[in-house]
Amino acid sequence: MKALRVEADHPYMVHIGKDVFNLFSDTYRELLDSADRIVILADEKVADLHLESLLAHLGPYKASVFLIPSGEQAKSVQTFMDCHSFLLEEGCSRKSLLLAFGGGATGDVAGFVASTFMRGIPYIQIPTTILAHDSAVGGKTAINHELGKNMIGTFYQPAAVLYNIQFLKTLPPQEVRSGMAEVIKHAFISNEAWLAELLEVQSFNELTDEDWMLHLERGIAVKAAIVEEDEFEGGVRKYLNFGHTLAHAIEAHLGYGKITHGEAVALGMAYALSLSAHPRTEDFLAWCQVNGYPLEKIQEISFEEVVGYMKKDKKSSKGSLNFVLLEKTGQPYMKTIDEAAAETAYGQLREKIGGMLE
Ligand SMILES: NC(=O)c1ccc[n+]([C@@H]2O[C@H](COP(=O)([O-])OP(=O)(O)OC[C@H]3O[C@@H](n4cnc5c(N)ncnc54)[C@H](O)[C@@H]3O)[C@@H](O)[C@H]2O)c1
Ligand SMILES: O=C(O)C(=O)C[C@@H](O)[C@H](O)[C@H](O)COP(=O)(O)O
Ligand SMILES: [Zn+2]
Repeated sequence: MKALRVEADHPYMVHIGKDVFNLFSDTYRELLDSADRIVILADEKVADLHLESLLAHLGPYKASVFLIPSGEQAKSVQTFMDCHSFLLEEGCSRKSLLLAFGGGATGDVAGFVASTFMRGIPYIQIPTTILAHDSAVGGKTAINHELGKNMIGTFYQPAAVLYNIQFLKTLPPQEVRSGMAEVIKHAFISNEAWLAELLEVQSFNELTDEDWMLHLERGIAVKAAIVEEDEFEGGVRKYLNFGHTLAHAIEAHLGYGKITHGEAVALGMAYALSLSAHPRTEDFLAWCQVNGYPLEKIQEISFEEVVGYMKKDKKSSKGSLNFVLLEKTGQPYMKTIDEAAAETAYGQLREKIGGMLE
């Protein structure tokens, strides 16, 4: 088992490995003992697959379980309110503890519920996806609004992250691909040697357990270091949004859950790399193609369909178009791009992708 401490306003540990649940009766015994109620907010699909195992590891601790819709559909006002209703009906108090059991969507809504229930109760992130190496760390919680992704939320750090990599074995290929996009994002903003290694990967099936462990640890380390420096996103934390200005616009335009977050981020990174005139742009596009990212979406979606959402991005002010670009790998910076230039670059990317897909 590996562990990493996140020195946020409220410090906590991220534990990664196959045996992290042993910590319930060890490191986290006091936290669980002191809770008057323990509630698991679980993605319904994840519960089908893995709830039994989680409950078995909780041993003597009795937990009530509330199932929430699988994936992105959970990031809604309805689910948020349903969770609050459940907590109230269960007689939860400020001394209750939440466990967020699922991928990033579950973690985001459960974290938001934890941060708002009676103005804040502790929660443990128990992530079950590759992508959640990103989402479970750093304390961004959110639900979506029709007009924009993650528009309603808080910064609220978990009490701990227990990342049991055994659960990753049941992920479908599309979710592996989605998660890998945030892994390569962490490489782009931090380290050329790691990026080169990842760009060599022609199929995610070729990665061993040891490879996954290494990449996930590296990703978490990049994220944790940035969060420690700028927890509330006044500056450098924006770099974790590499690829996200367009990604979030695509997700909102298509309808939440129609494309996975990571696949949208891959398209957004391709655009940001083009805007950066980054020497890895072609390599990245080829990597996306060989690994099955939906590049054709760039062909299908016009600039007009996404520009309004991009102007409402959280990095934006007064309707500006703001992107995280790369001076070079490992050197991100923020740039405001004029609308005409953004449209031209989008057109050029479409042409390039059109040529590749012919
Ligand atoms: N808070 C943050 O810092 C942050 C960072 C990155 C992404 N996010 C958010 O995370 C969300 C995406 O999260 P995600 O990619 O983990 O997807 P997800 O939570 O939407 O889950 C995707 C699908 O995988 C299924 N699933 C989850 N774990 C599984 C497992 N072990 N085996 C089989 N199926 C499993 C789910 O039921 C769902 O159908 C987006 O809403 C994104 O905005 C947040
Ligand atoms: O933790 C961060 O900061 C990130 O930007 C990580 C992103 O991968 C993640 O998708 C995040 O939820 C985006 O945040 P938002 O503020 O752009 O909604
Ligand atoms: Zn993301």
